[in-house]
Amino acid sequence: MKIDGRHYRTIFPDAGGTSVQVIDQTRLPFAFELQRLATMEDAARAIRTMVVRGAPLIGVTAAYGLALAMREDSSSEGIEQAVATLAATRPTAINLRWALDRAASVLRGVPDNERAALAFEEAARIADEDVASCRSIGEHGARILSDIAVAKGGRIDVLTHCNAGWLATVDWGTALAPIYVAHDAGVPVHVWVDETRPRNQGAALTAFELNAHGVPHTVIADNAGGHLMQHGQVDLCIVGSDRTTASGDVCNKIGTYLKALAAHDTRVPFYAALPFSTIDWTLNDGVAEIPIEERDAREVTHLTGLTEDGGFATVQVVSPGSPVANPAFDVTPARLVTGIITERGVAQASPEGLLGLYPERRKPA
Ligand SMILES: CSC[C@H]1O[C@H](OP(=O)(O)O)[C@H](O)[C@@H]1O
Repeated sequence: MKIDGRHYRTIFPDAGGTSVQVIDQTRLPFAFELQRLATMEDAARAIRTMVVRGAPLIGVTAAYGLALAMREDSSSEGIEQAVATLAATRPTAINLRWALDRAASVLRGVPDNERAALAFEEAARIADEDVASCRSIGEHGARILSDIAVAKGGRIDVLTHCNAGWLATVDWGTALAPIYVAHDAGVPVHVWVDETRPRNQGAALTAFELNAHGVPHTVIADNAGGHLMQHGQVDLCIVGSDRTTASGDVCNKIGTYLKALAAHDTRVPFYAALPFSTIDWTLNDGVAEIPIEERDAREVTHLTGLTEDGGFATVQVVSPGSPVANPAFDVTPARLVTGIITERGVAQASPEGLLGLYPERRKPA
């Protein structure tokens, strides 16, 4: 999407095609900085430290990380070592493993000296497919928003959690893609933006995106969403996903489950938007089976922001010495999900609903 009128993707190869540039999302919204990834370790570090984040984007970054690794060691051992290192960076988003498996499968059957170029080509294909998938999610989801706005006879108020915008993908986003498409088509849309503690991806990244695109929005404390739903101020919720099971359970940023509970209690439709690469067809019970990343306590105990004089500062916000837990995701059971918006259309959050969109995944009788 655009920043100061200039179009960007979140990740793109350098002119020489031997390294990649990413937007450093740890510096947003107060500074726009690009970071060059020249080695596999650069890519792994960028994922670990959330310079890049968001399920589809970390998958594409991992694919480019494998390509960078092939420039260093294109042996079969080099492939396996790079896959193992990159796969270990973050455990929850299935896109990471999906992209690595796809890219590695292309490399194993070719001569070593062809692997680097082929790996860069495959990473670029995955990136381009992500853009097309997210654009399509936007089209399918925008119809839902438009129908609600017409039925309501006015502005539609959408609540979203964390950042599932173009910064979480290569372009367009997942949960925000329908909002961009509807807004650009003239549908009156307003977005309630959950700040999303502890890393504030909503307050920092979703707000940054919506500001840049001119979409009306209001940043709220995470705990305000249920109250707004009780008072009829939310017409629907749309969130992203880091891993969705074959049964329609949706794993997403911590706090999503609580929003889904409030939406269920107040009869507010609750949608998850995600591309095919986020569906884990091997799992059915998301609560029991999806690995939940536990991140550093410092993400909870400290906050980094802009000082009054325009500098960056980090402050402690938790009583010194108190133990901290920091699970980064939770799982919303399919029974709380109204529908799943994909690049192929909108499905019920159920095995049959998803198989209806992806019949090739149906197991032979
Ligand atoms: C389109 S996937 C976005 C998804 O990823 C975020 O997690 P993180 O910022 O930790 O990578 C969050 O769960 C978003 O919904």
